[in-house]
Amino acid sequence: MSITTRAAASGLVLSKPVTFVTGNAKKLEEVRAILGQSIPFQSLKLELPELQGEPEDISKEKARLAALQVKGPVLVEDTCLCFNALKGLPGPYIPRTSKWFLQKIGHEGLNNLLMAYDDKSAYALCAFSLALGPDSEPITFVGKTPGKIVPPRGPNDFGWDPIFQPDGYEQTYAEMPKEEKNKISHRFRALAQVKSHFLEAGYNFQTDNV
Ligand SMILES: O=P(O)(O)OP(=O)(O)OP(=O)(O)OC[C@H]1O[C@@H](n2cnc3c(O)ncnc32)[C@H](O)[C@@H]1O
Ligand SMILES: [Mg+2]
Repeated sequence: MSITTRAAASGLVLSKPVTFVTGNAKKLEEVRAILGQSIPFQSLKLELPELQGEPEDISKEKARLAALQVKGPVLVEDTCLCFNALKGLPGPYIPRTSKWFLQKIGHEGLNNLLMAYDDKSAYALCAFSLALGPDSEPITFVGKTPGKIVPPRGPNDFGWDPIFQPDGYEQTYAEMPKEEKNKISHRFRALAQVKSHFLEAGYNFQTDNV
C-alpha cells in the first residue's frame, strides 16, 4: 500500500501513524514527555545499524533502514556528545562510540579525555530524521545544547547525563528535574523543529486505505 495516498486540503494524508524507532527506552521516555499529544506516534524497539560519519547522515541512514522495516512513516534520532577541545569527538564522527565509550571507560574516562585541555566545553547534539516511507528521502532536524564536561554528579540513569552541565545552569542534566532537561535539551530543540515541520506540512495521520 502506498504511504502517501492523496493530498487533502488539510495536508498530506498518510496511510499509517508515524513510528518512532529506537533501541533506547530512555530516549523514548523523553520523546513521549516532550511531544505530549502534539504529534501522534507509536514506538518500535529496534537496534538499527549505524554508519560512521556526520550525525545528520547517520540519522538519515537510520531513517531509511527503519522505513524499510516499518514500511511506513518513521522518526528516528541519533545523539552525539561533542567535546570542543577534541574538535567534536567523540560525538559526530563515530557516534556509536558514545555508547561503547561509556560502557568501556565510563564517566571518569570521558572526563580524563579532556585532562590535557583547559577547554572543557562541549555540546549535546540530536539529529532527528523523518522518512514518510521506504521510497521517501528523509528530512533531518538538528538540535544543539552547549555546556561543559564535569566530574559526574546526579543519578546515573541515562548515558552521559551526569557529566554534562548545560551553559547557564549549576546542575548537570542528571541533577535537573526531568521537566527542566526537557525544556532545554538537544532533544527538545530538535523536536521543536520536528513539531514546526508537522504544523507547516499539515500531515494527516488518519488511517487511509484509498
Ligand atoms: O537505537 P538508538 O535510538 O540509536 O539508541 P542508542 O542508545 O544507540 O542511541 P545513540 O546511538 O543516539 O546514542 C549513543 C548513546 O548516547 C547516550 N545518550 C543519548 N541521548 C542522551 C541523553 O539525552 N543524555 C545522556 N546520554 C544520552 C546513550 O548512552 C546512548 O546509548
Ligand atoms: Mg544508536
